[in-house]
Amino acid sequence: MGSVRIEHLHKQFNGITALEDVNLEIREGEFFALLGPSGCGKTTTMRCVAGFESPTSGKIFIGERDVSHVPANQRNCGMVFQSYALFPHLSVFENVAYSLQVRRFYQGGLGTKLSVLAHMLNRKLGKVDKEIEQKVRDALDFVELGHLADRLPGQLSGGQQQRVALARALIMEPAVLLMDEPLSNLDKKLRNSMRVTIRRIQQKVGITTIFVTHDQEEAMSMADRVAVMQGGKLVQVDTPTSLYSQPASTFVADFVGSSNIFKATVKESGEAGTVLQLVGDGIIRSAFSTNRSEVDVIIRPESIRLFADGAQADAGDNLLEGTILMSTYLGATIRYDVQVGQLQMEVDKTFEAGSPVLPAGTNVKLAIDPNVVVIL
Ligand SMILES: Nc1ncnc2c1ncn2[C@@H]1O[C@H](COP(=O)(O)OP(=O)(O)OP(=O)(O)O)[C@@H](O)[C@H]1O
Repeated sequence: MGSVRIEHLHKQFNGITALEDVNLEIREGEFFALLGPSGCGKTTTMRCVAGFESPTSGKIFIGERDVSHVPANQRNCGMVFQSYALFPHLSVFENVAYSLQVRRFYQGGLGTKLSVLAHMLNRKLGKVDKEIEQKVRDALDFVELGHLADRLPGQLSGGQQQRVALARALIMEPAVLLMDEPLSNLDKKLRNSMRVTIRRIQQKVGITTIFVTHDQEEAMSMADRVAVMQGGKLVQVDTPTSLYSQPASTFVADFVGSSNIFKATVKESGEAGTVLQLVGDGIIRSAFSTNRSEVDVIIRPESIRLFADGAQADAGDNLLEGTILMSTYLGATIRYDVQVGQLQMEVDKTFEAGSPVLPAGTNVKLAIDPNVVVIL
């Protein structure tokens, strides 16, 4: 098992800067997600760790070993790709056995080489090295595919193919598992169940894992920590809950979930919090303090309470009045777009069976706890 340390990593492609001063420390056994929009440098970071790209400058350590100039096949990284990259003409069993056989071939003496070759040539006769056979069976049982060992990849679902790819990576007992958008080819339902499967397997093996995705829900639901990237730089590295509740910038706030983001002028700020004049309209209080005069303010839609009846706001809450512009039924929640003075706010309310969805035009009150008014 290995931790991964990236120090001052820069990468340029023909004058294009793909990575700029990336510094990361990924702990042993951690499930770490690289998250960001297309082109932000996630895959390049992972390819530098794998050894498929050489850094323009900077260092990469796996455990205490400086692997910056070590060839990919000697870094002990397992890879799982979006495209599965299985051999279509080999069975599930043979796909998983293949890398072990190749390694034994290269590491062995002449006798071992001849024996591995004989086993590989005779695979149609079912002859496989006994030790390899046991390892493959164990790996397939681990990803719950033991019963499909004889199938070809084309006879499996996308999720099953990805589990074969995972077994093939894990059987090599790598120090680090690198996964590049492994769920992107799957439909939404399967993606959700594969998230659970991958996380469960990763925790069982305890392997350090770097997971590249552009899907914030995927990163936030699976990872111990997430690094958000923008334009080749890391913009925030944190736990999912901290990223969500304390985003470092409007970019992060927007990327990791829907937000109401407003510009505001600080009227006063101190230990008791801050009074803000929202640009557009209204005064609002935040529990946080700032020493700046112009700030961005974030309020998550689900942290606003909305009511049309005589319900009371809690003492100390900000209380705003508005009119519903649009109601959208989303299943578990209802999204209300509310006009508040010159501002528009999104409010998410949990759907309760029997309670009506309030129609457009309804006058409502919004109660906002100062603790959820985050100043950037
Ligand atoms: N081999 C290459 N040659 C030239 N430019 C490249 C090469 N690989 C990546 N880039 C550029 O480097 C930047 C980062 O690319 P990278 O693939 O790391 O982004 P990404 O965040 O993984 O995006 P995506 O989610 O679309 O895969 C992009 O501007 C990309 O065009």
